[in-house]
Amino acid sequence: MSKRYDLIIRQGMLVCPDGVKKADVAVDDERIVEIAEEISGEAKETIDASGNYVFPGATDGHVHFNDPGRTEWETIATGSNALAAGGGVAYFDMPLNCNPCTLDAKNFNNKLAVAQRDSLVDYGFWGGLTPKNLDKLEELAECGVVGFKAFSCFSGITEFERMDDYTALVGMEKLAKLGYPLMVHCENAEIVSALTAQALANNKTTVRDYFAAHSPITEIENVSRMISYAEETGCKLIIAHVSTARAVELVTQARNRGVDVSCETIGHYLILTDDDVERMGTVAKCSPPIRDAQNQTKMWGKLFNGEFTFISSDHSPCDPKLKDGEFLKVWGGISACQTTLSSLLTHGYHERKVPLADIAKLTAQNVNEVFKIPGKGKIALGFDGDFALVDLNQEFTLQAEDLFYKHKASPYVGSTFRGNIIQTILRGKTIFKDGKVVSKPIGKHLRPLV
Ligand SMILES: NC(=O)NC(NC(N)=O)C(=O)[O-]
Ligand SMILES: [Zn+2]
Ligand SMILES: [Zn+2]
Repeated sequence: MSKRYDLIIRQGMLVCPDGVKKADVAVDDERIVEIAEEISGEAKETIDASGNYVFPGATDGHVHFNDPGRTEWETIATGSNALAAGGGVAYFDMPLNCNPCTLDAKNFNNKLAVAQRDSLVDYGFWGGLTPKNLDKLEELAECGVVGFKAFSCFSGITEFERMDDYTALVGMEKLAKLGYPLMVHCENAEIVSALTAQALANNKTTVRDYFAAHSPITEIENVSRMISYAEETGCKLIIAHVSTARAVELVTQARNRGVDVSCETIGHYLILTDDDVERMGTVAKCSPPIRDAQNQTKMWGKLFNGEFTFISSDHSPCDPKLKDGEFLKVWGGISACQTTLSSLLTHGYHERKVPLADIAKLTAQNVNEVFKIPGKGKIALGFDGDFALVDLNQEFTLQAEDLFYKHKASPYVGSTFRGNIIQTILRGKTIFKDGKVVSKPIGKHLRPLV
């Protein structure tokens, strides 16, 4: 008797770690159980994917859904819906800008309760590291955080204090012992705050003034210093949203001499330039800022060299009122968690011939491997049945009303993409199809195997 599976996706172009192949894939009890040119068994549900590509569902390693506490900016419900619309099946939520921040077990559990109720897709949580919670790292580790996040400079949120040098050194010593990675937002606090104060005092608040206050050296200097602490302590270090090719070079050199350091970049550093930001205005303000076209070209070179470990969205929305004003003064953060995969297909695959298997690694596999999340991130036997079905040649122009974010604002509204996500499947269940969320929240908590 032939087998009866929960789901078979037939004749799609599967984007597997070793390349793209036309095959059937079967899911039973949430996991991938068979991959073959033609699967003979039957299934409760069959999807004909002929003509389409089947990617592993994406995991976004860096989002700010701001829930609980700043739900007027975004929520776990709206953020996770947006993620699914972009082919996402999981995210790791930052310890800020929720309120209270995730700095101890109590507030971890508060957030967990919201996600258990509201998250469409699977979720992991970052814990924070600040001068105030060096004694809470162990309890956060026990809660199941994926890693710890710290800011070298002002975080934008007064409750989430910046990590001074003492906290960096002692924090990394502690995390090395616990076996957890530290991700750092690297910008030199003294230079950025002095230049910002000076600019404000002189009423210089334009986009170019903002760029000048956050110049490339502020990132490069701080990356190099964080690497020194990691080298000294043996702590696993991940540089957050690296924006300059020179900082990436420092990471690669350190890794080559044996330091456990890697870096994440964000779609917008590969896709937008400083001139775009000037044209678009505050909707495209983030920190570190988006750099010039020359740097961007080098960043693509770094991607081709395999120097980025994973690509996230750094989805950091806010109430639109906080984007209204002089560039230097408004909230820094870009809404982007719905468009990462389509952006990389458009600007990576179609424009620059980045192999699809590399895009799958950067958006799904590597991030789960770095954080030791078992059974997620690739199309392989035993892994979760997580897929993004993509019409690779379908073009669409993003409209504000297509966005599932709480606030329909993003620098990508009006942009034309090539590569449309037509269906997203989480552990064998369709959660998004043809422009609509089609499931209630079914996300579950992802804990690392540390
Ligand atoms: N408080 C934030 O959300 N900050 C974020 N803001 C950005 N990237 O502009 C970040 O990740 O640094
Ligand atoms: Zn940051
Ligand atoms: Zn962020």
